[in-house]
Amino acid sequence: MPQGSGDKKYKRILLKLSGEALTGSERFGIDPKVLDHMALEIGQLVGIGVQVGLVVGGGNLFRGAALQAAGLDRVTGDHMGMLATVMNALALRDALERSNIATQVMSSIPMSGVVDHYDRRKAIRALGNGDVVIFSAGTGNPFFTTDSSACLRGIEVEAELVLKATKVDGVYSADPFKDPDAVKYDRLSYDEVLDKKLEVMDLTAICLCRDHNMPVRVFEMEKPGALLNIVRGGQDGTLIE
Ligand SMILES: Nc1ncnc2c1ncn2[C@@H]1O[C@H](COP(=O)(O)OP(=O)(O)OP(=O)(O)O)[C@@H](O)[C@H]1O
Ligand SMILES: O=c1ccn([C@@H]2O[C@H](COP(=O)(O)O)[C@@H](O)[C@H]2O)c(=O)[nH]1
Repeated sequence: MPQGSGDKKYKRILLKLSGEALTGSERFGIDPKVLDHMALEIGQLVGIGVQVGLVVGGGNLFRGAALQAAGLDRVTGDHMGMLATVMNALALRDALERSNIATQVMSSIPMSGVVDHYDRRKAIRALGNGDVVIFSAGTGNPFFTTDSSACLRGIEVEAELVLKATKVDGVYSADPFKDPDAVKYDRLSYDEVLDKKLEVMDLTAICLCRDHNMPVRVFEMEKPGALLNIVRGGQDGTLIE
């Protein structure tokens, strides 16, 4: 693959990976094949000089809302969800480093001896040096999701685009898994997503991006080459701006 700056549209991106997607063909937890696939796709970006910040969800392990529905205290459940994202971040770092991609994990919740505490200036420096930086433990606060932490960190580190990798190939008029007649959008404004209450991404995250002019592209992670195509200016998925 050609190296250099001429073949990419974005210099720095924030990629949000679905935690649920990590389960792959396993019944619970993390499928190593999915991790390896993600590492391969991310490695292609690093290979053309794109600076990559990552946020991975925790839906394969714990979600606060689901734990609350099962009887746990909501804040305790959200803490468990945030810790789940740290476990996923460690697994992802392992896969990236096995592919010789220098990677740092930062956590919004201090976890001395396990991962570094989040520090914006250190993160920007590491990205500038070409390291992949995984931002874990969400925002550090309950009642949020990793969609919001991805947009927050993306804005903080001055990424040019937030990419939400998911199981569907874009934003539809309704959840395509539930409504076979759902129609895909190529482009949407933030206000259209909010007004139509399109649930592909949490609405707090969309508001944050709207207020800070951060474009978001929703695309299908399993589609080979889609990620690389997007950073080169391709139109896969749906652009929200
Ligand atoms: N209007 C819509 N367009 C597309 N997908 C939608 C829509 N409404 C709901 N969805 C659903 O949202 C899902 C995307 O959420 P996804 O599981 O990727 O994110 P998440 O819940 O943030 O991730 P995690 O697994 O990390 O918690 C899609 O798989 C799809 O089923
Ligand atoms: O800022 C945050 C981010 C996440 N959480 C909790 O973690 C889980 C897992 O994240 P997903 O985005 O759902 O994958 C989430 O459901 C919350 O319970 C949080 O509290 N604060």
